[in-house]
Amino acid sequence: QPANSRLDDIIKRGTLRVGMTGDYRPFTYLDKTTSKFTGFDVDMAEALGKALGVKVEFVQTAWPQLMKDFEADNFDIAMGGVSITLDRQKKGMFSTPIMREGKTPIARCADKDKYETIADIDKAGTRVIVNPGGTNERFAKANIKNAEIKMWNDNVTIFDEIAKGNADLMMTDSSETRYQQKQHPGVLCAVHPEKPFDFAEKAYWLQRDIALKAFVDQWLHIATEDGSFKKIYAAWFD
Ligand SMILES: O=C(O)C(=O)Cc1ccccc1
Repeated sequence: QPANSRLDDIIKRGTLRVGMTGDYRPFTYLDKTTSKFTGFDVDMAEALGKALGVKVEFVQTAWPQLMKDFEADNFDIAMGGVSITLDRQKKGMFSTPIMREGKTPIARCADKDKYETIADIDKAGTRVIVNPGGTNERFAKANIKNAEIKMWNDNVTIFDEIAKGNADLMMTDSSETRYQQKQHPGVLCAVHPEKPFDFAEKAYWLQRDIALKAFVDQWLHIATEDGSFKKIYAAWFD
């Protein structure tokens, strides 16, 4: 282990800096009035801080700025529903995966059967709404040639746009379609979330440091085996 590992720095500093967007329920949500983050990955970050014996400082970022903020070393680790991508892997390291995901549609329940396949979706006249900066934008740009792509910057209100009829559907990670279906009962429906169009995994994205990665992986392994991961998961996803 190198003498100056970031793991040592974090412990010496007494603070773990966690980057998150605050716009991706139930992983991370920033309440603008109280300036407090809540969510699955907030609880996970607090548990990681406790395991390290340090305080957790949340640093707000946004999907379009995530890469720049990571490279600027504004945080030690990005949490909050971050997917593994090879572009991100080039700049840092990922923990072992915590969740298996993939893009699936969410649409108004009345239209649910119209959007089973990419071919069903990619038709002139269909309005696909997309939050920019992350894997949703990349997926939409790679797969949508004929349908209209509507960019919507706010991933918190984006689902209301579909509910109101200002867009027809969104393709996003299956865990989010399941969650938002519950937030809009009878209005928005997840389309085959068990059968996503692609494959992705959620993990924690950390600055390049083998000692920090080994710690996070070991902590995740113990949390999985002792049931504490399951408990936090159930509180936000079940
Ligand atoms: O780029 C990522 O890692 C994402 O997960 C992007 C994203 C953001 C908000 C909802 C779904 C996916």
